[in-house]
Amino acid sequence: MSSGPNNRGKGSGGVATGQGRNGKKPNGAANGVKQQKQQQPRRKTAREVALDTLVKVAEAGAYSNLQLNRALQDAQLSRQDAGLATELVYGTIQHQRLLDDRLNILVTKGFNKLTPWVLVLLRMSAYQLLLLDRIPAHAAVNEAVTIAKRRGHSGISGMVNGVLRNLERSLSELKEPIENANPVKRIGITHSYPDWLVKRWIDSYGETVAEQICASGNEPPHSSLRVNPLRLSRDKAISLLTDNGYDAVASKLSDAAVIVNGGGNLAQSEGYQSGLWTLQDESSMLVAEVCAPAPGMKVLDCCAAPGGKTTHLAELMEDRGHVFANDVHPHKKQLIEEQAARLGLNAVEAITGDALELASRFEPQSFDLVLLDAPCSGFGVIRRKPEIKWTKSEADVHAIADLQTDLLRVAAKLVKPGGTLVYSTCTIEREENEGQIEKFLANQPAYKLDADWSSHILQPLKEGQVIDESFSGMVQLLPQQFGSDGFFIARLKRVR
Ligand SMILES: C[S@@+](CC[C@H](N)C(=O)[O-])C[C@H]1O[C@@H](n2cnc3c(N)ncnc32)[C@H](O)[C@@H]1O
Repeated sequence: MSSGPNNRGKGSGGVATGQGRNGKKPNGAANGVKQQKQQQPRRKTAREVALDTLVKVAEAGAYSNLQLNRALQDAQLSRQDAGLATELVYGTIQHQRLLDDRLNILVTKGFNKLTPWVLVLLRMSAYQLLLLDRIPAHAAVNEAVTIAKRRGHSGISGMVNGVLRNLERSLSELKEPIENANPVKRIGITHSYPDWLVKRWIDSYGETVAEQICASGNEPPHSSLRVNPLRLSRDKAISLLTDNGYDAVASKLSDAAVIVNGGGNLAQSEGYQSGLWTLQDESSMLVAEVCAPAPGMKVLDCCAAPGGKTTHLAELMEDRGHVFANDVHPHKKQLIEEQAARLGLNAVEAITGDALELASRFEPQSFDLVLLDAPCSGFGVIRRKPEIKWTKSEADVHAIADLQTDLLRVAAKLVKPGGTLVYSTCTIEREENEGQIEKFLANQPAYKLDADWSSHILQPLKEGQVIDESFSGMVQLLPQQFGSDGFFIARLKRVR
């Protein structure tokens, strides 16, 4: 198994080795040929990799996780430096509002006048000073000034030095808890969320739970995998992982899940590549379990790419039956096919099309089970994509909710009488979740909520106080409850 994300085995990475064609070191003087010194390109430091990634996220709207992975692969940092770069990228985006609030007092000419990379450098350095105890303040400031000197003129490095030295001097005062009589502002600045989002969560969940949601969104996500039951048991997977240096424990939430720490990049593990497991969040795994498909069923996954839930459905069906896995983007068909092939699943058929048109593509009322894992605002996965706090708006939530309503109406046409429709999202917005189901039930008398979930799913949800006796067939998991992604799942039965 691979030892880590940075163990890419590239050796010299194309850099000249100094070997002659005959395998001997060339001796310039003896050959009578003057040797030019090879100029090695300077390797980027962890902070430079983080800074470049943050600038791309801020300027080009790149996703932090994808951009960081690419940058880490290019930079070939040590494992420790890759860890620091990762911490700086996520921490700076996660705490942006608090950092800006603190910097605002010190940047006298105003943020608008700063070049984008300078603002990002100040934020990244303020994150180290205010929130990372393990980095000495002088190291954070000196590194920032060195970068500023390399990239800008002396005026810029002087300004960076001045702002950060002032910040360093006022640290104890600036680390004081935020006082604000307005809970939206207090929570919004303390945990760095926009006011509109905090307000929605206070309205939906109350002030205490809203604050827990916000705090939990700034925690690092769990690493978890789903064991392929067609290949091995969960116990076997845990011992295999443990033997290979991972710290692996069974999930409390899902029967298929293993929580994994340490030991390196799971996507490069042999077990992943040979189809023993799939990388997936525990909450996300509950979706296929709630679907409870049986071998031989005809199943439709309306919005399926990259195929996490499709392949789970096929595994639970023992690869018998037919799972149509649809996605609107043609290039994503291959992603689903690759996942099915990796896991050795033949029951999956990937197709391309707008899910709004599926009712004209397939016979009405012809599926035993339809899953609509809908496109959504994604606020349940803020820990993995913190930039969505700053890029999404309330108007985006309304727009995606309108699409979900239309998608649900189409999906409903395809379920057989007696069949099942499961609706899920990775968000915690009531408008996209409970609100969507209430609206659906009001317009679809052939459907009712189905609370007949397997006890292995319900038990941990009860123990974790996610559901109580009033459970009606839908669940909203919040990130602070199990440390897993925020997810909503509703199971509906077509009664006629
Ligand atoms: C939440 S993701 C699905 C994740 C997937 N179920 C899994 O578990 O791997 C939503 C997917 O819906 C797709 N999508 C968005 N709009 C769609 C539409 N109108 N029709 C079909 N697919 C759509 C997106 O391309 C995206 O891959």
